[in-house]
Amino acid sequence: MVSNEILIETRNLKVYFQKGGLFSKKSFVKAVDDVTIQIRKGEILGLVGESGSGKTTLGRTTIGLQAPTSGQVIYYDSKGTPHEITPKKINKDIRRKLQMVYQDPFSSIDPYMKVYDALRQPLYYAGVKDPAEATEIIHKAFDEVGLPYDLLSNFVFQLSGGQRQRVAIARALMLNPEYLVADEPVTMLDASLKGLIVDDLRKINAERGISILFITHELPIAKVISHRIAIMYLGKIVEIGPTKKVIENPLHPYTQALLQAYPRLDPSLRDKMIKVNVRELELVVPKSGCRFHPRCPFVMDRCRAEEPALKEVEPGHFVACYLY
Ligand SMILES: Nc1ncnc2c1ncn2[C@@H]1O[C@H](COP(=O)(O)OP(=O)(O)OP(=O)(O)O)[C@@H](O)[C@H]1O
Repeated sequence: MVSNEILIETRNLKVYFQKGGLFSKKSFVKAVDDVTIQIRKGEILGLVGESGSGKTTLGRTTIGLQAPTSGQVIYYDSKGTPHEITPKKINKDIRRKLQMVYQDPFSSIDPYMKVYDALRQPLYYAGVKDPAEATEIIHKAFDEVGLPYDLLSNFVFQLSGGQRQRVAIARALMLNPEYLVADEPVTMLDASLKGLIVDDLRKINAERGISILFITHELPIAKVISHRIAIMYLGKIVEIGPTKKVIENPLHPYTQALLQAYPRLDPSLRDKMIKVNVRELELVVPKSGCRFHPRCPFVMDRCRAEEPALKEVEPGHFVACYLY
């Protein structure tokens, strides 16, 4: 059940990375550029956009793995008390409640460890010193993701891709999180496995009420798993709303272009689609105006001059576009 209570909020969040060095001109990559979003308790928010749009950076910043350049990330505890999240300010208890599952679990789990040890270690650091208690927690997490206990004695590298991703999810679950950033967790898996892992995450969300930021570049996957969808383009959220509304009534030309890549998602939309080749042009933030304007077939003078803010067009459905 999605509650109206907010669990994680970003307020005018900016994360800029410096490019260039001693001998070249310095510039900034505005990976996240003034993002204000709320993730509610029990909600799955799909975060969709092309590669380089800032999804991973936004996700990492919401769990305190990346420092904001400006703005804030706020976590609300069970009493509704706000806590600011930054790599320096986050305390150990909150740290445990905010977990991440990566696209490639090999990047986060040592392949030469026994599966049991890979799970035991984070539990130990989280204060679970008793081996019997640790085993019980690990078994419970394995039950939830449908893995047999005998895999615990294998090395991580012996696991299949799907098993590895499930171990990564089990590892995040063991710590009893309230919030999970799932960063393209099914991108590297084949189609049949994708569905199974998505089902696991949905079940975990429904049964445990864990909020999930589900990062993906594939709208069809966001459609099946998310309660709401946020569309990110070059560091900005350009559209956000309930999944049905975003998919059936896409407002932003960029969302329409993304949907165009999946005509089967809703064939009735095909005639409405605009023609934008989303892969053709280099993704560069223009000096002024809406950052999508160089690719937008509906561009107007105003779009070149000032950046549109998110506007509520129908209940809960916001878009940053002067067409509305
Ligand atoms: N640590 C870093 N240092 C410098 N630039 C970075 C860093 N992390 C990300 N970037 C840049 O920030 C931008 C956004 O990257 P990010 O990985 O957040 O996007 P993404 O939407 O998750 O893309 P992908 O799906 O390819 O991971 C990119 O231009 C990337 O090169």
